[in-house]
Amino acid sequence: MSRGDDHPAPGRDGDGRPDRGRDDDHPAPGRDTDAPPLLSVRDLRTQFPTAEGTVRAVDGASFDVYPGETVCLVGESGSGKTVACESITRLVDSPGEVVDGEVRFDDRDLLDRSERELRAVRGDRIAYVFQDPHGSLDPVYTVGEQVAEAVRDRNDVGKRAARERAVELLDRVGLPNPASRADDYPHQLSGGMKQRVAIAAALAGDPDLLIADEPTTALDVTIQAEILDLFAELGAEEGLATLFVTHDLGVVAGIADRVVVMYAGRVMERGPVTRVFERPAHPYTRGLLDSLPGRGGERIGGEPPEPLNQPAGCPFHPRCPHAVGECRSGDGPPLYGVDGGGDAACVFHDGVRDPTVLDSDPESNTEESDPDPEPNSEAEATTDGAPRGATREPDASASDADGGNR
Ligand SMILES: Nc1ncnc2c1ncn2[C@@H]1O[C@H](COP(=O)(O)OP(=O)(O)OP(=O)(O)O)[C@@H](O)[C@H]1O
Ligand code: NI
Repeated sequence: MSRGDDHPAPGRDGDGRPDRGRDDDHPAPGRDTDAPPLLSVRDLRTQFPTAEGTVRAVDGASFDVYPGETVCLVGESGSGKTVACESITRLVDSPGEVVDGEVRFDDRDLLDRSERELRAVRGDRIAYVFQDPHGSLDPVYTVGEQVAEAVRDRNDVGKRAARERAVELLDRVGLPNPASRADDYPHQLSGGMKQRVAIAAALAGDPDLLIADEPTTALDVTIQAEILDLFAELGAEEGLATLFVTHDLGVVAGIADRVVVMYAGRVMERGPVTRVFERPAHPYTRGLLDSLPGRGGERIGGEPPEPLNQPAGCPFHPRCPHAVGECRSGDGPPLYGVDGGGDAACVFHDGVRDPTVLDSDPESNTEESDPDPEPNSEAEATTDGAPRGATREPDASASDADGGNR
């Protein structure tokens, strides 16, 4: 454990620069650029005390979601995506606790709200859809009853009106023959249909923000694509903002307006999806993109750090082929603005160093853990991150987004 628990990590992740009240990203195309963010997460820290020490599951993350946009939270397993989502409405399992930060929603800090107030926000303004549709439905009630129940929880309506609204919602999410299917029990429906029902229940309170945590991961590949289409449709037609968790960058290419890349509880990079795919500014993002099928690259070598044994400096440095001395100490780099929108927590972000260093500087590659000993070779340029400024092909992965990458 090289990072002590009392380590305040000042200046990281937006703290160290003037707070402009937004996460510095350029707006997604078509978004109302004047609208304030719907959700604004600032320097969020969520920890789990354990017998062995404190797990810093989310360690100073900041990001925004604007009205009507889809923001994808990506990163390898254990990077803190789920805990970050749960922290937004303080759903984190005990003994986990949000220890610091701000979660502004409608310009009020949700972290200051009472549990009772939060319950009203949850489901009503902010709804969740989880990975396992089966777990979110009760086996002993029909799906119509469950969606109607969600409607009644959040609206002052009678039973009959709730049932009618439930059937409308089931229709809205693409359940075939919703009026008769409403009388089915969950076990009578396929996984994809159950996920549609869970989404219908989430829509019952007419939320402004949907938080979807790997909502397609448990589904068959073809069904995943259908559910992703449904999310895209809900965003476009209902103006619903979505915070969408996935570790599948193919999915991101298909649905995101903006991307937030997490690693070891921190934000490594944020930005508009096209910029991030075309010119990833963080070696971690680049590694994730290169490991997409069809990119010809390889999986990032090594493993994410142990939760209780985070390295000093940039948490990615032990796996980073470009790490230099300053990456290995201190609190890790703050987020630096990147041309084309967004920012990256890397000393080699655009503009600070010669960007070609990422692909050609042999001095940056002297560490013994370097997985690519030939930094200047031609092969390096194609397998270890495209040269800076080279155009990547988000479309290639977008077409894979419908399930080819799982
Ligand atoms: N109840 C808990 N007690 C201790 N540590 C926990 C607990 N829940 C989560 N963590 C830790 O918090 C960190 C973040 O976990 P989280 O589930 O948010 O990751 P994730 O990015 O959602 O991963 P995945 O892609 O596997 O869902 C991990 O190191 C995990 O071990
Ligand atoms: Ni998760």
